[in-house]
Amino acid sequence: MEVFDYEDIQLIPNKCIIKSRSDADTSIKFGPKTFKIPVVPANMETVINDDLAIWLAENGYFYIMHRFQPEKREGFIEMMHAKGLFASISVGIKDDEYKFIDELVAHNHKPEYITIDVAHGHSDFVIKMIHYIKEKLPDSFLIAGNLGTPEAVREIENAGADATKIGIGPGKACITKLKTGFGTGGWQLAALRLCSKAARKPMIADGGIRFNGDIAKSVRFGASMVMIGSLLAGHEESPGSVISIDGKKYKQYWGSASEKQKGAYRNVEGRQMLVPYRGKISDTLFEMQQDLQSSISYAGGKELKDIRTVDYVIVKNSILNGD
Ligand SMILES: NC(=O)C1=CN([C@@H]2O[C@H](COP(=O)(O)OP(=O)(O)OC[C@H]3O[C@@H](n4cnc5c(N)ncnc54)[C@H](OP(=O)(O)O)[C@@H]3O)[C@@H](O)[C@H]2O)C=CC1
Ligand SMILES: Nc1nc2c(ncn2[C@@H]2O[C@H](COP(=O)(O)O)[C@@H](O)[C@H]2O)c(=O)[nH]1
Repeated sequence: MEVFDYEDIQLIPNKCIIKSRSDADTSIKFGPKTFKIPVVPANMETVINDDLAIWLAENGYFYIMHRFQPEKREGFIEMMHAKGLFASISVGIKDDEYKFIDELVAHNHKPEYITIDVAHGHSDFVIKMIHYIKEKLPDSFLIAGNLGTPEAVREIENAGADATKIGIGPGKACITKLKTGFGTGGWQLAALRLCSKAARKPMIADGGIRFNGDIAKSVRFGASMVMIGSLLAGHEESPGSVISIDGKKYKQYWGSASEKQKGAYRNVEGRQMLVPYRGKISDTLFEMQQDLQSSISYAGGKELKDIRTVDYVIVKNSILNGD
């Protein structure tokens, strides 16, 4: 088995066939809608909130609202629909979540996208929730995760999920690999490649994105969408206020399984940290789009799918060589 991560891979260019990078099409159809770029901010409390979800949906970007204020989720769906926008929410797998799904059905608040968001998605309890949601809300596009093996992808797809989310432990705020010894941390890109051999439905690569070029690498190894936490948590529009230390600006970022998120030191697999303040999120997303357009041109193509077939080399820890 080839084992590598984002920093170990370089994609090999093909002859360019477009006159300008602006001719490259970065759009992606994911579920019922098409988005400008294959990027989704992580469904974490320090990355997404109502205002940002509205802005993203209005501006052609995908989003997934987090599940950490469960009582607000139905109102959120109603509010997004009242604005003519799509609703995309997260659920867990505990007993109360079944009641929540029943309430959505009873009140006809049907989100366009639902994500089952648990640490270890290859589980009979996730499969039970997939069956329940597919029975009660068959028109919602159902994403399930997180997974890290081809067996898991096969089983979760067969259970009825419309897409899977791949990545156990590669996140910046993650301590799963340290606390449990398990995961795809350190070989996330190779794990994505393995999962793509089994996948018959779209995959979201989740965690470990440190540079914009990692988005193109994720697409090369099978991702339809790339979930990003730390790199998108430091913006003006990100939840929380700006913190200044020694003249430098930061924002808070914490793991969804951190003590801070859970309010108790129980099954903690995440930590909290500061990430550098990065200004407006629109500028970062636009730069990601421009860099992806450039990636498509280096791939010798015109659209995102053309990145999928490029050759690559494994050059261990190559990313900062030459800088
Ligand atoms: N992508 C990643 O690598 C990781 C992401 N996270 C994120 O942290 C948040 C909290 O996750 P999670 O703890 O799953 O949420 P929950 O607290 O909702 O736990 C999910 C359910 O599964 C049960 N469970 C059994 N085994 C496991 C296991 N190994 N890991 C997790 N749950 C298990 C839990 O019971 P009980 O609590 O009693 O065990 C609980 O009932 C989520 O947003 C998740 O995405 C967390 C860790 C890793
Ligand atoms: N192991 C843990 N993983 C976590 C936790 N909270 C979130 N996450 C995962 O990280 C990604 C974001 O990764 P990044 O590298 O872009 O910062 C996120 O989407 C989750 O899958 C956690 O507490 N523990």
